[in-house]
Amino acid sequence: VVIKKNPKPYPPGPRGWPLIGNVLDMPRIKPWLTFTEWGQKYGDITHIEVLGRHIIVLNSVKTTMEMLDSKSTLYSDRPVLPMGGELVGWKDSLPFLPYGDRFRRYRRNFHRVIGSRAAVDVYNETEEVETRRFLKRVLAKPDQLQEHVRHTAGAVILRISHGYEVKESNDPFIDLANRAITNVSEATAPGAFMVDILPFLAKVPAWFPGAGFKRLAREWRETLEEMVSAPHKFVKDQMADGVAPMSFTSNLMEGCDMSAEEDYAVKWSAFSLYSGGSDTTVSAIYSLFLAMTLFPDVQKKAQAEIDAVVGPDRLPTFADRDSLPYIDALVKEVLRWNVVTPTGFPHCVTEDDIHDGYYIPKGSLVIPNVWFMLNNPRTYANPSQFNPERFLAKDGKEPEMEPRTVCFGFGRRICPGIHLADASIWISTVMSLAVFDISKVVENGVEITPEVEFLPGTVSHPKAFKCSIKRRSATAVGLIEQDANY
Ligand code: HEM
Repeated sequence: VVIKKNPKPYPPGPRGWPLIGNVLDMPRIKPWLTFTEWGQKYGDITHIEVLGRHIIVLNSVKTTMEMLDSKSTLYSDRPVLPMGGELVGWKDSLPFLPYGDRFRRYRRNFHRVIGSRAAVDVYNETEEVETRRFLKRVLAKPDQLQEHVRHTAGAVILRISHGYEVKESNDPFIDLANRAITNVSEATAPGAFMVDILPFLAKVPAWFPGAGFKRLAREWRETLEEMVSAPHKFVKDQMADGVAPMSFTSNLMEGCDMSAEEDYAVKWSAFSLYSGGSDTTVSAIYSLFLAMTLFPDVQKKAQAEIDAVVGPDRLPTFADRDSLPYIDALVKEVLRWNVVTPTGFPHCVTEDDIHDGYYIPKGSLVIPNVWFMLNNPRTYANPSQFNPERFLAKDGKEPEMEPRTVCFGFGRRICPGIHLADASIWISTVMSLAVFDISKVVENGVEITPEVEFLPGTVSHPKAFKCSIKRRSATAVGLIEQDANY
């Protein structure tokens, strides 16, 4: 037996127990706060070991860039998830896809269709139309804000991914997608399934006592496969009839004689727009409403800018974007204040590495503590304060770090939907503030102040809150309802 000696020490970290390592140290509630404490105690790179798996937590922008970006050939894999990835099948969607040829093919697809601001401009009209529908829904039923945000995010993505226009309620694809997405968070929750800890259980036959997870996996797999295939077939049928509107899928299929592998890649890339883009965008837009409820002065400034630039007679459009610097700063502050992915998406290391004199073994999971990077008091003055002005140059003072440097991830895995996300959040912000006043609700004469609480999860959402949403004026209602086609 050859016992391999570590070439260098592991990075520092909390000391584990024999056999189980740091299993008890692994935080389950707001892990980003525990990771921040580790950073303060042990430095920018922390190491723990949980049941034989090495986990590296990064707490600075500099180190994260040096590892995940500059050494991206080593640091771009994803962990294998026996339940959610293998058995249910999520490993074929881009956020979970292992590094390799198929990964590069999907990324090329994304790059071609939504890889730049100019490419995404093609979908501006879709964004505007769908956001106007959002305003209408909010006006009609303001107390169902969260549902409207979710429905609209799904509608925007399905229009762009498949040229599919969703129904106002009970849409089959939205229902299917919501089921698939709910299943994935259950299937990938750490520690929820024994098979994730003991992967050999995947080989146990489904009838075996205790193998109920296999039946569950089969059921979830069917939902997922239907969600991936049904919209794809919808586009193919439309293309055959010559009536397919432009979309991510039709754009990639147009005039191509596709191999089975290419067809598969288009189908799963298109679905990856939904899996990567719906829940994340929902979290950001919902937290915009939370911020506006809590910080009326910011809201007033934003509205004053819109009123001065756009005026009362029309809704803002993407054409106004460059003339609205305060709104731009507000969107940045939303992305910083509610960190949508507080602990990023984990990257996996494909080869042994030595970094800053520390040994990073092959297979390690690397977790960037994005939350701390966006709340580090050395980078952001009073980080807990919601203050868009930190992003505007003033009196010779440089703006603070652009949150997009870190909030969309790193290296070859950086969010490929960044321009689309940006467009969706921007247009929702500017159109909503043009026509609505958002404030605290008053119940029995008492003003209710929502708690600022972000729930745990890879994608973190603000805890559900109440707010009052009222039209700003009669003209505003006219604008929302202006066009019968919308
Ligand atoms: C507020 C909105 C969004 C945020 C904060 C966000 C953030 C992220 C982050 C942090 C990652 C992981 C990057 C890494 O591994 O280092 C990611 C990956 C991804 N995002 Fe986004 N995202 C958003 C919106 C979108 C949208 C609108 C789409 C698609 C239309 C999208 C599609 C994806 C996909 C497919 C991946 C996986 C990429 C890969 O693994 O190679 N995201 N996103």
